[in-house]
Amino acid sequence: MVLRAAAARRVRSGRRRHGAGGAADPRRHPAVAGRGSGPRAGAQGAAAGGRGRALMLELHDLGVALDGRPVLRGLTLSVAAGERVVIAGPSGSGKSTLLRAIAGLSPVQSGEIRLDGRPVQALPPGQRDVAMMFQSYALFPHLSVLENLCFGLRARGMARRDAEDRARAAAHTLDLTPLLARRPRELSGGERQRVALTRALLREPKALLLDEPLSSLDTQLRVRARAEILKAHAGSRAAMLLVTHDQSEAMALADRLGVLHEGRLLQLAPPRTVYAEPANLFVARFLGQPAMNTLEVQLALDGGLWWGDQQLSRRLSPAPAAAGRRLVLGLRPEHLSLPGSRWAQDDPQQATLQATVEQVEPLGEQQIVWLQAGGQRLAARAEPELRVGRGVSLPLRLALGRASWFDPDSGEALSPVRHAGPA
Ligand SMILES: Nc1ncnc2c1ncn2[C@@H]1O[C@H](COP(=O)(O)OP(=O)(O)OP(=O)(O)O)[C@@H](O)[C@H]1O
Repeated sequence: MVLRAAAARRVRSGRRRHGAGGAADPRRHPAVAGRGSGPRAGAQGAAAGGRGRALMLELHDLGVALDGRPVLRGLTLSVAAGERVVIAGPSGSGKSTLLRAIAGLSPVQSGEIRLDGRPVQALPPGQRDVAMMFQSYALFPHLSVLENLCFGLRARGMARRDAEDRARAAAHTLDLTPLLARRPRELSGGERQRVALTRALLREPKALLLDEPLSSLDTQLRVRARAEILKAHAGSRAAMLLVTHDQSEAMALADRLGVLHEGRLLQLAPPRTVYAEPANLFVARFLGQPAMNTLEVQLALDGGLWWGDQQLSRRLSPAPAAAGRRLVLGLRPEHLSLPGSRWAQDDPQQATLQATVEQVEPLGEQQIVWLQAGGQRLAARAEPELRVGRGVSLPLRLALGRASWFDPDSGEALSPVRHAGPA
């Protein structure tokens, strides 16, 4: 209990914490918990999204160690029927291990895994009713697409005719009909992905586990393949848990997005919430390209905000913390704006900082402008038409009202402190 409380404190969930364990009926999603109901909504123990939907997959305080080294630590999360939860994290954070543990392929040292309300830890992989799709897709090379699709159904005892009917119907939905007679080697990477996904869903699993499903596809195809995943999963009751290190994939596919770091789930909330209200500096820097700008600032006793010897604001309202303390100010590149930019944020707490343009990256639909200020590199986003000259010194506007604030020692996000009096 003590350990769990400590873990819950570490994974900040904002003003409102969602605890799966607190629900009167653990099979049901608490009425209000879920999508974006609070800042940094839901971290550890976050209940599934999808109001009122049955919880299909529940992990409680899961601990996995490999070769005596902890890989997953006290991981708690639940996924509702039909919900898509994406877990993003850097290489080695434990993403594949998480899926393998659920599928029964990695030993679990502590905690509990439930599928459709039933503990499954004692069951061998084949009896868990989960479908796992690997990076390699693992199609049988000597079987046709149709035979690959039928394989799982036949293995469960379905008659050939019925299995083929089911497979053909699913193939039709995902535009695979012209490919049914081909072997996997005669398919493109995208087609293989669709076959593997269709095969996984045909078994009507309780949980669909996808490990970096798009990693072998080129950039163009990835965008299309994302849509295919959404289409394939739409209407299915399977709880989908997808892991990736690709953040745009994570943002695009998730009903809720979790960030895993060193085996701990740092935050779990709708993607927009995780991006706009990161629970800590790790999440803030992990999501977003370029990453969030972070400045070490001081909140003076008179309420003024200082960065080194530059005063950014006379008084912030609400104050992000008690006066007199050091803070980390986090601003996304879109919250820094250049003179003349139409993309400037309309923010009543605008601050100005003199900065020098170091580099401009034209990306077509936008440009990223890298600047130097006070010995630090900052990134700003601007519309492609804005003329920005290298080496130019300019007043950079900071939308402080959109800022995130962090404790410089713990890295945890701070909730704003409201002033008692007028601002
Ligand atoms: N069979 C194993 N024995 C010992 N350690 C392992 C084993 N498999 C993985 N690990 C270690 O566990 C940690 C998590 O690995 P995992 O593959 O789950 O990470 P990941 O987030 O999926 O990484 P990637 O994005 O690179 O695939 C890593 O430090 C890895 O070296």
